[in-house]
Amino acid sequence: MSKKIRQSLVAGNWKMNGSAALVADFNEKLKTVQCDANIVVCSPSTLFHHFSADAFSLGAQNVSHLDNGAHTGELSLEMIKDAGCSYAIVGHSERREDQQESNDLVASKAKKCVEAGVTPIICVGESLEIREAGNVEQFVGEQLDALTSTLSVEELSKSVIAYEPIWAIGTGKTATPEQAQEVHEFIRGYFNKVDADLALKLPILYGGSVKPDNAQTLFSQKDVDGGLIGGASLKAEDFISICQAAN
Ligand SMILES: O=C(CO)COP(=O)(O)O
Repeated sequence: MSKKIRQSLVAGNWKMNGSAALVADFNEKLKTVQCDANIVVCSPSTLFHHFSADAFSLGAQNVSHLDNGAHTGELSLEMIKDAGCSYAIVGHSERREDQQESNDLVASKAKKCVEAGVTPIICVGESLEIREAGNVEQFVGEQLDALTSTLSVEELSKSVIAYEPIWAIGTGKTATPEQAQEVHEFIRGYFNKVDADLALKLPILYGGSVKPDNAQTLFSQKDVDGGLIGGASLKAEDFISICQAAN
């Protein structure tokens, strides 16, 4: 399988961090960035309107699966699109845990994104407990089952998968390149059983303590097409060097 067939992508997930001042810094510093990878910044929604850069795309960190109406605190696809987003993270492990988002809900959000012309970055990944019990493939496989039973092959081909082992998120404990590759290969193999062309073209990102000094070895793995970056996406210089590692 050739990797070049897939466009690499690096997305920053600012989580509940950031300010208008940080956006201004990103607007300035990313303006002239030279990079082959597509770059996405997923900021808090309060900041969307402060972005002005053309060098990267904007993404939401979550979106509702509902259209509109009496759902206090939720944001619809139309709203995030109106605010300039062309991507949305769905099913981040922090939301799966904090908001009890189920595999089925995540799948319906992803489908809704594709229908609206927004690219979902769909997060999957296991806890340390599941890894130590040797159940990674079963657990991630079930997360993927919900996607393949809800989205068509065509819809999946307009999606991005992010493998984020929960034990590596914000812990400084990165998966080794071999551990990342092993699960990425499993994910690609899973989609290969659904549709070979889909599997060949589907971008699969790695997330979990990616830093400027480990990005390149992770991104050079055969089935790793870029990254979903948390902490290190909050400093423009670090984020730029991670984006450039995906060239
Ligand atoms: O959760 C993540 C991105 O969505 C990863 O976070 P860290 O890069 O801070 O480990």
